[in-house]
Amino acid sequence: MQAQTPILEAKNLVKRYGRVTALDHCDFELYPGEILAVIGDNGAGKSTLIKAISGAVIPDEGQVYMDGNQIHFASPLDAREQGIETVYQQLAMSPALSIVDNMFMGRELLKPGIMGKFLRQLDRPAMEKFAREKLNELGLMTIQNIQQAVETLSGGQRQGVAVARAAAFGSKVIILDEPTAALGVKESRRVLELILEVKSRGIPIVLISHNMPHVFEVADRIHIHRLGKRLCVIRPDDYTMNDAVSFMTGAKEPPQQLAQAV
Ligand SMILES: Nc1ncnc2c1ncn2[C@@H]1O[C@H](COP(=O)(O)OP(=O)(O)OP(=O)(O)O)[C@@H](O)[C@H]1O
Repeated sequence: MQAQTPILEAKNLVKRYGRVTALDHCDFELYPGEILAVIGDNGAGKSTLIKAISGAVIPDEGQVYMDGNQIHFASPLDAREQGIETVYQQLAMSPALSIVDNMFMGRELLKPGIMGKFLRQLDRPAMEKFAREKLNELGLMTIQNIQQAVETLSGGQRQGVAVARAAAFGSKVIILDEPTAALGVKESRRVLELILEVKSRGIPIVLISHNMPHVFEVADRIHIHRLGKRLCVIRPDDYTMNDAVSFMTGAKEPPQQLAQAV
C-alpha cells in the first residue's frame, strides 16, 4: 500500500476483441521512481494493458489517470506528447538511418531564424550535440560514432539507443516491452544497467518481461497478470521466482491479502 499518488494508473480496463476478452476489469498502478515489472503467461493480456495505457488501444471501458487526473489518449503520439514513451520489442527504428536521425525521428531540431522557420533546415550540430550528451549521460558511449547507421549496431546498442531516445525527451514514464528478449547475456546485462540508470534519474519504468531473473533483479514491484486482469502485486524480496511463476500460471493461488495490498 502506498501513500503517494500513482504517476500512471488504470482502473477497471476492459478490452474485447470479438469474443476474446483481452482485458477484464484490469487495474494498474505505477508509482513515481519505481521499476514495475509486468509478468503473465502468453496471452494473459500484458501487451493489451500496455497498449491501453499508452494510447495504442482505446479501452472499451475503464479509466486511465496520470498524476491523479483522468486522461484519454487518442493515439500513441498523444501519449508520447504527455510523456509516456513506449519501446516495443520490435523497435520502431529505421535501420539505414544514423543514430542521431533515429533519436530525433519526428522531432528534429530546426536551425534558428529564417533558415529553420521557413526553409525547414535542420540544425545538425545541435542535434548531434544533444544525442551525444544523452548517450553519454546514460553511459552509452561505447557507441563511438553517432553518424553510424543503426543497422550496424549490436542488438544491445540498438536497444540502448531506443531507451536513450525515450529518456531524452522529457519522458515521465518509460514502458519497455521485452527489452532483453533478443539479446545475449552481456548485452542483456548492459540493458539492465541502463534500466537502473534511467530509474536513478527519477524516471519510472514499466518492464514487461518473461525473464524472471531479470525481473527479480531490477523490479521494485511485480504486477502479476492472469486472464486479462491483475491477479496481485508482489515485491521480489517477499517471494521466489517459483512463487511468481506459480501465481502467473494458476498452479498456486496468491495469499488472500495480496490482492488488496497492492
Ligand atoms: N488485435 C487483436 N485482435 C484479436 N485478438 C487480440 C488482439 N490483440 C490481442 N488479442 C487477444 O487478446 C489476448 C491477450 O493478448 P496480449 O497480446 O495482450 O497478451 P500478452 O500477455 O501480451 O501475450 P504474450 O506474452 O504472448 O505477448 C489474447 O488472447 C490475444 O489473442
